[in-house]
Amino acid sequence: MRLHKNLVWAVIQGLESIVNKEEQADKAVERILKTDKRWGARDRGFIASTLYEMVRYRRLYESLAEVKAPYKRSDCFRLFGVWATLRGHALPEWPELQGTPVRRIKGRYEEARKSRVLRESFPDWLDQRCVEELGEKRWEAESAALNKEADLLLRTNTLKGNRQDLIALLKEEQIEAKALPKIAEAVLLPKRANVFRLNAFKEGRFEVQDANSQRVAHWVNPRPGEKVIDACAGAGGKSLHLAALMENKGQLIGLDIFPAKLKELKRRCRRAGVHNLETRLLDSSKVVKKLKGSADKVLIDAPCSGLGVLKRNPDTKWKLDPDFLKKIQERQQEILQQYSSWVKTGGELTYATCSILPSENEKQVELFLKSETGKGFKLLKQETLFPSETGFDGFFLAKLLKES
Ligand SMILES: C[S@@+](CC[C@H](N)C(=O)[O-])C[C@H]1O[C@@H](n2cnc3c(N)ncnc32)[C@H](O)[C@@H]1O
Repeated sequence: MRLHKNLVWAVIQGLESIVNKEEQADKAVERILKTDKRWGARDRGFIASTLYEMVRYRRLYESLAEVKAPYKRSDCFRLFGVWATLRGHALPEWPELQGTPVRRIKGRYEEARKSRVLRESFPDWLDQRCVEELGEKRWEAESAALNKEADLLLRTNTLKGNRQDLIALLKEEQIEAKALPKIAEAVLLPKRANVFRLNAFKEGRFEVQDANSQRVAHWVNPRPGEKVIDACAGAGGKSLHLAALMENKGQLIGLDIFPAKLKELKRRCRRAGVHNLETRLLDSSKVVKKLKGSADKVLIDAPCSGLGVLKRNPDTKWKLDPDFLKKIQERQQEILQQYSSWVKTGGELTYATCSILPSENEKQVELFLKSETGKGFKLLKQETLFPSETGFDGFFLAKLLKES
């Protein structure tokens, strides 16, 4: 494939913004793709996948290009030279790429591959932490799986139609789509497509949502007519799914500490035809008290390290630090302690994270069950969905029954 200058320029700009200005990778890609309407699907695909790959393998590429952040413009081209060399592209004769030491890059790559922290590009502290918690063999598999490009998955909004109808609608738009056998609403798109431009999206017939993320609402298993609380609803990826499983019947309450996220959730509800969801801002202890002992099902989709979703947000690797991890784990326990009070006797609590670290998952559940608040609860089941085994994002799920 020929490398086009304007596409490479877009990649370089994105890289500068993600690394030097700490713009979130998905936001940077979205912003850059809007800058030129003439770019077709292949061009857009090239920009997005190249940028993601350069962020994913940032440590490896920095070591081979012998550059360090923050990047100068010339550093970005050196990094791009490494990417192109490893990908087997013939380097264009642009002045910016003159002098790229192709043979040296290849030689150094053979050496670098022997070290996981370089090959899979993780900071030393995070690699060590993952080995300590998951063991060498498991982390070897997960570190590689987390560097794979994320598949594009849709969740059929069953409030607006069934999965076969959605697949037929996509076919009319020349988009290949496959039903995933094990997840009732999931549709896999083998080839990338800009699905947000489709009428089916504007009409709320589907959401873009990872397959393992779609398992969360099924674990909660809400029934039409029940009272269900989504404690950390954010912009509502899981809430919308819960509402669909409830067939819009019963009461669904979505809470978060950020008003902007709840506003976005309401907007998404309108598009999805969700009528049984009410949002509440968690801005005082009164809001927490008022819901005590009231819910049949509570979902805590807790804030976490995001280690399970590195495929989607590879820049997280470079933003995490040990102090953040410690603080987020304290917050997870506080959240469990507080919001578990909303479950009524005989009701269920689902604790979920998009992390694969036991210290954010099983250990949090264990700590909760040993605490005074956790005494009335019984663990029904728990599972870590590993990217290396499932091919999708990493998630943890635990279901607890409130017995007394
Ligand atoms: C993993 S995200 C949830 C994603 C969301 N459930 C979805 O499916 O799109 C965690 C959410 O918890 C929220 N959060 C952080 N601290 C919180 C707290 N103390 N109480 C409630 N929500 C909190 C964050 O704002 C964030 O939206």
